[in-house]
Amino acid sequence: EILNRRKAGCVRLYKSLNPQTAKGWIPEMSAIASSMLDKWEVQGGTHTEFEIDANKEFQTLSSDVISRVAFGSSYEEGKRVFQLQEEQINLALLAMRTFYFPGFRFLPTKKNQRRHSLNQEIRSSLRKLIETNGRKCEDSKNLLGLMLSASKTDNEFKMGIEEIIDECKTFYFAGKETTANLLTWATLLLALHKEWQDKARSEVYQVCGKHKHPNAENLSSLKIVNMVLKETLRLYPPALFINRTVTRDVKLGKLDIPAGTQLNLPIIEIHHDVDIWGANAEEFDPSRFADGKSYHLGEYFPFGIGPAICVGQNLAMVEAKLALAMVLQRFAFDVPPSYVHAPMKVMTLQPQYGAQLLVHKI
Ligand code: HEM
Repeated sequence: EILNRRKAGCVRLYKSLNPQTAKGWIPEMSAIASSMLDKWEVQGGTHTEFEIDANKEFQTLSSDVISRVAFGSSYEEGKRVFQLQEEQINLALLAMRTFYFPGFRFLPTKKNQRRHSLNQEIRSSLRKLIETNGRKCEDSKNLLGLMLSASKTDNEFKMGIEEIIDECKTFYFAGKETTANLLTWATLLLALHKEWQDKARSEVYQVCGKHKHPNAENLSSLKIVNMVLKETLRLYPPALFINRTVTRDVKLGKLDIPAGTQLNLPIIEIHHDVDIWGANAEEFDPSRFADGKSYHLGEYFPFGIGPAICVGQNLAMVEAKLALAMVLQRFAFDVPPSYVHAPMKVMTLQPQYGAQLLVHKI
């Protein structure tokens, strides 16, 4: 029952998070991106070129975007939730790297107690945030508003406050890390492949000019920027794999899979498979996505497949396209000598030693 309610809730959110709604958030997103770029300029001062850690910058950007468009709040208000979730992730990663003893997680060890208190604190921070912003969100089209309106319906899919808190936790977690990683790897790839950086910048100048921000009307004309993002999602998919539990015995091709089997769909391995992508599967080549070319869902699925497909994919793509176009308009970037290319498979695909970029104001 819970799963059905959740699925119905997600389908509703997915429908309301269509490209049109995501485009409606462009003015807020471009204000956030613009203030990030203003800070880069201040940081650079009188220097012609200077270093930034792209991953850190884009984490702040995507946190701010998710706070504003999902909850109508500011990054500062949601900051505590992000900090607590980061600690939670670190504890989860630690647990993944140690032996698993059934039942151990119920023992009152220091770490288990901290896990419990983190969960409580996140829930209470979100409860407060919902109380503060809920009223002003009720009539708006942001995610909190949509969920609050679902809490008022009288049908079987009515959402309770605890369920809304659960969804908010997912949005905070799913909305920040993934989009930041996409932008990080996209800028690094463009720094390594200057010919694509030049092509993408020329397109942005042609479509938007040198000073005007992209808008809802011209964003879809940024074809090269889109191709770059799609190829980045192929080579460096932020979500490395998805898991499914088989609920009934099924025959899949030649395989008989019994109910209860855990399936792991390794997105990253499939995206690098030479049988699908050819001998140059490891190479960055955005032209694979030229002229709107699409691939079979079993070959390319950075946002997952099926009923649990990413609810935020339109939001993520609009945000990434907008931010990348705005960066290209104002800055050129190179890879500095201090950069070490070390993609690390953690929960998402992260740059182990940071993602330093040498940026030059244009
Ligand atoms: C580049 C950015 C993103 C990537 C690559 C990505 C990837 C994914 C993937 C692969 C899944 C499927 C998980 C599964 O099938 O088990 C997923 C689910 C989900 N994503 Fe994203 N995501 C991104 C951005 C976002 C954003 C910005 C949001 C928030 C608005 C979001 C919210 C969600 C939610 C709520 C689900 C769970 C859907 C459900 O359980 O039905 N994602 N995402």
